[in-house]
Amino acid sequence: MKKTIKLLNVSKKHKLYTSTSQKVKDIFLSKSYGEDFFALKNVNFEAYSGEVVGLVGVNGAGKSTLSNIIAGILPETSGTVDVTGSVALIAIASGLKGNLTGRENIELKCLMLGFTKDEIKALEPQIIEFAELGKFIDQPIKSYSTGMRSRLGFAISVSIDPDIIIIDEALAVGDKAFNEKAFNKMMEFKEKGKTILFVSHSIKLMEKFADKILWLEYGQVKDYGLKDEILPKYEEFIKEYKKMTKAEKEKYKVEALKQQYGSDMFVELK
Ligand SMILES: Nc1ncnc2c1ncn2[C@@H]1O[C@H](COP(=O)(O)OP(=O)(O)OP(=O)(O)O)[C@@H](O)[C@H]1O
Repeated sequence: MKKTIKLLNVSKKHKLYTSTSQKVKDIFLSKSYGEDFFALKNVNFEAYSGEVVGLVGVNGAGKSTLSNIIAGILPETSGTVDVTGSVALIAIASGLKGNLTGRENIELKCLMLGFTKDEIKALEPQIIEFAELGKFIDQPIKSYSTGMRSRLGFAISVSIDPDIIIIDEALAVGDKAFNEKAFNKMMEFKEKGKTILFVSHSIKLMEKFADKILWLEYGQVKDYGLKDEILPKYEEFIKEYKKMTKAEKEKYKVEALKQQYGSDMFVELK
């Protein structure tokens, strides 16, 4: 199997500001204002062709940040991101323009990906058919439901035949029949040796779909390995986590962040 994704010590740092003036000062003055916040900290991760990797973790774990970095949408702050092949990211809000029709969005997205007008004309019917949008394809997509947008985004992404496909919760909004069709398509991709990253809060979907599980916790890799080894541990954790009160969850987060930053650093940041 060919290695398609290799991340070495990848971090993503954001600045957290308590006011707009702090942000303005940070831009114009050399002194640094605001606090550093790591959405990802020293993440190491590899994936191979033909693998479906499920990305799990509670809200704020860094799943979308990691997906966007692998897709090349978000730059990493430090570390090395090595991605071999073309990547398609399917997320609920991914890059479709509300004022344009479904058809125009297909054309725009394909043009941006470097397809010629003739290639787009040839792809268009299969995208429209897969998205099941019928006559709505010539309506502005701001009139679409979330499910319709998600179907269109999914149909475009699979039709361009990427080497790596990242699905970020996009299948959580479709109807059952479409989801089934989407899963079959994903399985077809897996057979063809593509790499699939799959972000979801659903244990059931992970059970059905993933080969491996990457468990993120507040920006760091908590565990990574074969589904049968990692998923039961994650399921156990989530059961307990869901029982926690808001205060207990906050305490859990602080402990995790303390480990991430080191206790001294964490006190200073607070
Ligand atoms: N632009 C930003 N500025 C500051 N913090 C950010 C920014 N983008 C993300 N974050 C923070 O980074 C952390 C990771 O966010 P991310 O969206 O990657 O998590 P997630 O695991 O995808 O969460 P969810 O399951 O809720 O979608 C969160 O604490 C989030 O608030």
